[in-house]
Amino acid sequence: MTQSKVLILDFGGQYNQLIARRVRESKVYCEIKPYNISIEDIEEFNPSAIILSGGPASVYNEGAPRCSEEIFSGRWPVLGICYGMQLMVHYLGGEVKRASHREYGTISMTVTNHEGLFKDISAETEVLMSHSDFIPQVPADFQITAYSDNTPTAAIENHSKKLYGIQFHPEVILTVEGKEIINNFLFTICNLTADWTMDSFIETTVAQIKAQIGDRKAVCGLSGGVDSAVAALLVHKAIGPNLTCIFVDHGLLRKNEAQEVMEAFEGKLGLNVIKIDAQEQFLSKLKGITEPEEKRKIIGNEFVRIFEQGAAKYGQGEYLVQGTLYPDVVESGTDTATTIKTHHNVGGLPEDMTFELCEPLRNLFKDEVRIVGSKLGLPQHLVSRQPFPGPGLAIRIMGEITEEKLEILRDADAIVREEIINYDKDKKVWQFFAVLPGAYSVGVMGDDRTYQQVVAVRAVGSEDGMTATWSRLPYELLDKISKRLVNEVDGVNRVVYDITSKPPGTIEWE
Ligand SMILES: Nc1ncnc2c1ncn2[C@@H]1O[C@H](COP(=O)(O)OP(=O)(O)OP(=O)(O)O)[C@@H](O)[C@H]1O
Ligand SMILES: O=c1[nH]c(=O)c2[nH+]cn([C@@H]3O[C@H](COP(=O)(O)O)[C@@H](O)[C@H]3O)c2[nH]1
Ligand SMILES: NC(=O)CC[C@H](N)C(=O)O
Ligand SMILES: [Mg+2]
Repeated sequence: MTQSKVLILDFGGQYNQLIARRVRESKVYCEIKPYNISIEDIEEFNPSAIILSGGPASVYNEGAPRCSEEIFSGRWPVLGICYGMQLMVHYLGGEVKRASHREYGTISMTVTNHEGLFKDISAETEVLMSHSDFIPQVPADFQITAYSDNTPTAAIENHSKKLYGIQFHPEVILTVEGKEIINNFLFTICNLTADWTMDSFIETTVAQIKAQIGDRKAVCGLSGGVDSAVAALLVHKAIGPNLTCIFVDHGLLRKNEAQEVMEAFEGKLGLNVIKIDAQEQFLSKLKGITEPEEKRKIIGNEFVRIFEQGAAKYGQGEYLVQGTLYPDVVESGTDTATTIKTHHNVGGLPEDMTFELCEPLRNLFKDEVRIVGSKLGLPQHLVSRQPFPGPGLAIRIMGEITEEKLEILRDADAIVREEIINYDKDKKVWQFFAVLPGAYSVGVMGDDRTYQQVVAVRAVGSEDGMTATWSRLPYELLDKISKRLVNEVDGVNRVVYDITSKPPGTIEWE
């Protein structure tokens, strides 16, 4: 039986990741591809259904993103969301125009047809609208199935060709029955099977790795984080002792981290793990470098050079296994998404690298990886370990990296983490750490003037790192952290708390 697969075409909407998450939560596999994917590539992907995302453009403008018109021929069931619906209307002979009022926020929508997309949906249902264009004229053979005060065509369909369009965003939780509407598309309309489970992922992935690597050898970059640990376990399941894991101490790790990682992994879980000390190599390459993207690229480069040395010494690995996740790929920039930051393991790889990559988690979100980790027997404290970026403290020190700044940051970070771990017993805070913004301030300590570094405390809540909200930590906790930082860390005389969410900020400062 072939697996149900949904293709999501990306027109640049803010919530595209959420569309994919919702579909996968319903246990249907999906991938996001750029809007201009060719029909041949679509045929190769062989989707059971296609979803068109929203996007900032207007279809009637020159240069607006367009997909192949063949998508609307009836060969595949299609759900167009916002821009996606407007494009469908534009292609099939309807009309799209700028509305006199922009509509952004939740509204009450009236459903007029309760078959198909709106099966068992309330007659009046709350949905999120985010648009300034509307559809005064639907194409021939289309019916309007929902409307609101402001939007006469909130949903349309051509039932016989299985073409559906909705103006609202079903993927956000603000659309109260959004999940049910997506499920109606997947299961009532497209008859898909809910066959995407982490058990099936493990089974098919291990088989794919066996086919890819065969009896050749591989090295895995093991960081101690959940992603690379899970990648290593999957590859180990497939090729056994032909896998060597390399943990690199690049001098940018947190306090005691190298020791803790080796204690957790050396001789455990059946993995063969070695540590390579490369502090000097990294720090000398980073000397004098202040630009964040430059730092990231240098680090990505050095990682690979170390893996090559390790492979030569310990097993001539032809493959490099990395714990790359879907968000790493998307945030590093794709055809449709701009580069926010080059993740060292994606855009930061050197061009002359000879390894072939094996990245079994490349299409997964973090929470999916954690489920896979639990199923593979990874201990719970490693499954729930908070993310730590591969470039380490280098991207938490603004400006040039020096031994002195690293030492200050390690001590500060250890205090921030200790205090928040003690307070946050039920693990509501997703990630927390200290940052050295590179600012100096004047203070008074013991009646003397000081001129020292500022430490910023960062703590956020998140599901998958794609969006994040700054954590509302209690004042008492912030007060305790501030006092400890200034009293216990030499060279620090001021503490600030970062109250920026993502977007518009990012979690890390660089
Ligand atoms: N110190 C390191 N030594 C070896 N490989 C590393 C190191 N740091 C990062 N990597 C490699 O880069 C990949 C990406 O790093 P990233 O931090 O995203 O993942 P992770 O460390 O496995 O998990 P987490 O995101 O939870 O920290 C890792 O999966 C791993 O393959
Ligand atoms: O392995 C990594 N290599 C990187 O280059 C990198 N940059 C950010 N991060 C982690 O990703 C999540 C989102 O971070 P940002 O909001 O800063 O983009 C957060 O959890 C960050 O810690 C990285 N992880
Ligand atoms: N969110 C969207 O997809 C917006 C689509 C289109 N640009 C509009 O404003 O109507
Ligand atoms: Mg990490």
